[in-house]
Amino acid sequence: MNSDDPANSDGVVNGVELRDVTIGYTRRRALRKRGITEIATGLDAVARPGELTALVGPNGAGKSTLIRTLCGLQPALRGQVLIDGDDVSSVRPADLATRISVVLTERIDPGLLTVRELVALGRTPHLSAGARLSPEDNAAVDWALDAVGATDLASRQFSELSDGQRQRTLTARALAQDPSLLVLDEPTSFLDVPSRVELVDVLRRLAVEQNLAVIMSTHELELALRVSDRMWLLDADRTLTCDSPAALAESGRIGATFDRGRMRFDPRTLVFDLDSVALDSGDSRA
Ligand SMILES: Nc1ncnc2c1ncn2[C@@H]1O[C@H](COP(=O)(O)OP(=O)(O)OP(=O)(O)O)[C@@H](O)[C@H]1O
Repeated sequence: MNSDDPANSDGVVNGVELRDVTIGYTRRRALRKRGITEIATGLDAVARPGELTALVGPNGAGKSTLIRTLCGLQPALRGQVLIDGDDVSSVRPADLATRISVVLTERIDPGLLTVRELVALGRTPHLSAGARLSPEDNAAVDWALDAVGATDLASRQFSELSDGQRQRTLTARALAQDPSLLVLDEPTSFLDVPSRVELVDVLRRLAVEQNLAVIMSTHELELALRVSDRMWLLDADRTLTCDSPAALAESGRIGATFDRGRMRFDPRTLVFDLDSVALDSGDSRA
């Protein structure tokens, strides 16, 4: 963890804090025995309000498992996930829904709902039973649609949208929820290159303007290195390193995790390139 991570006078870190967390799965087996699969242990990290934090790592490292754990969708096997100092496991689900918005990769089928109606569902945690949307709720929906550039989609049926338009809509729904933490699992995966850059730019701007903690997992490593304020690198050994993109790049951890064959990460340019020395000499380091 960075030494500059602030805590208030009570020692509470605003945003998300992982304290010695173990993530993994518990499966019921015959004769009441439980099978426990630990994916990663001893995870420590923070994600602050006002910052975009990018969670990166190779396939199968455990990013989605970590995302689900920090949102309270599955329990940590050990340790604590704290949101503004509160342990996620002890917050009532209804309260958690007003504090954390999640956009997962699973496809959803909302039937005949329009984009606006789907985004309006983001207000549900703030409504009392049976209550209708207030003018403030409608304003929050309008704002969320506008924030992701989806106002012109409002009356379209969600099921008729392209993948990229769906991604924008689901992000708007998460924003309409008015959380203090926004978590997105691979939000750029269906988008073309300009849309990826645009969405990540929107997320970064929202983090600052709304003082939101935004955490997104992504395989867009070069983009994440350029635009994120902080990175969580979960490597193939399931070690989590939390630091600034520049510090991670300079430390060699990015290269150590992602270099393959002749593809080498260049910490000066923050891009992957073919290793010219290896090419010239015919060296085929793998
Ligand atoms: N329900 C489950 N029960 C047991 N193990 C699981 C379960 N879901 C995932 N895993 C395992 O957990 C490990 C991490 O998977 P996870 O999906 O979190 O990785 P990831 O970093 O998100 O991968 P990718 O980049 O490929 O999406 C993998 O070995 C996977 O097989």
